Amino acid sequence: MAHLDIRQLQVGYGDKTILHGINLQVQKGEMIALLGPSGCGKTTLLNAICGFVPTQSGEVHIAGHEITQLPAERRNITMVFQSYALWPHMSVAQNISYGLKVRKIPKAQAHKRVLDLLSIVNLEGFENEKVTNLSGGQRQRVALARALAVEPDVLVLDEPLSNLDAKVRLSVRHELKALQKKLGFTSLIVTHDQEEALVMADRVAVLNQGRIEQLGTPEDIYQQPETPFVADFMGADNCIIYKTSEPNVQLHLPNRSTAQTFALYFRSSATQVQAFSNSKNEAGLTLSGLVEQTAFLGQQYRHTVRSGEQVLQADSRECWPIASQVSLFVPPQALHVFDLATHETSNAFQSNLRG
Ligand SMILES: Nc1ncnc2c1ncn2[C@@H]1O[C@H](COP(=O)(O)OP(=O)(O)OP(=O)(O)O)[C@@H](O)[C@H]1O
Repeated sequence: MAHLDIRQLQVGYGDKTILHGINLQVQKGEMIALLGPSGCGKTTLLNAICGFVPTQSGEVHIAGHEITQLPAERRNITMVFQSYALWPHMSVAQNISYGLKVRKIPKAQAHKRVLDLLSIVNLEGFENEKVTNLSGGQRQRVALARALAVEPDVLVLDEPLSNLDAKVRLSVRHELKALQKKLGFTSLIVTHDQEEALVMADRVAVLNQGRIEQLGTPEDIYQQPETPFVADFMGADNCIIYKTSEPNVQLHLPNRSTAQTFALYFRSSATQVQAFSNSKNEAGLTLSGLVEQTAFLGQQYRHTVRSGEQVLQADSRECWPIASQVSLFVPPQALHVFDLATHETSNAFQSNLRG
């Protein structure tokens, strides 16, 4: 049985429905990341689970008990916000023990719990510090300790690392992941950062316009996107519509379907730039084109290549000069192929192609 079980959840504001029949089962100790473009309903889903917005229909269960109609304060769910939401006039210890005080936990017991949590989040000795004296990373660790203090059934994190600078963000995300594995809390995390979702989550749910478009392990979502939307959202930013009659495009795929028109999605990092040649590659996609622009990215150069009507991006360690004629090659395992005639999701189709 799932620890957090969301069934056919429909949520909206006024007459407008934002979430359309969300089904999501989160196992105990699992972390699920919600990914999706701005406005797709990620925060609304967290708010609905917490009881901050009413549901139009559907059910939420935790450990077998239905909580759909329970007020927020009677749900044992805590939220960590992007803005930390700490009390600025309180010390670190007062912030962490706030929820324990509300629950009338004896002082000595609460104090011990605060010290334990400070040790867990690597802030020993900070109990009397004012939170306004702490760095962003330290404040977020206090916010996490405060959320964990009440031993929530589910922890929800809404963009918890967004306010941190890039370097601190990397270290805090590893700390958070390690903590989640060690303490085994069940959590849902919203992030804009795909890499963050892939690194931290056990499974990732990609949302599009209030629906879960794909739910899977980070590897599944990245390597086997089931829809063009997921492929594009997960960074396969090159898309070409391929027709069998295309003159400057060759597509050779094992176990190819009979479809005549495909949408092909692929990453610029998986696209090899080669000297122009008419020879046929064994398998994969080959296009010819003209380099229109180059940009230095540090490890490699990104090339903007025009091939007929299509403009594609391809990365290479070598910088190919502007106006050079090149061949672009994408191996079959790096292609996400969608049959436009049948709108067949690519999963079965791709595994078929990949033999
Ligand atoms: N309180 C509200 N009243 C009315 N509409 C709202 C309210 N909160 C959010 N919405 C609308 O609901 C939709 C989903 O918003 P939500 O904040 O859940 O998206 P999100 O995926 O979290 O976006 P972002 O990544 O930008 O935070 C948006 O169209 C938004 O305008």
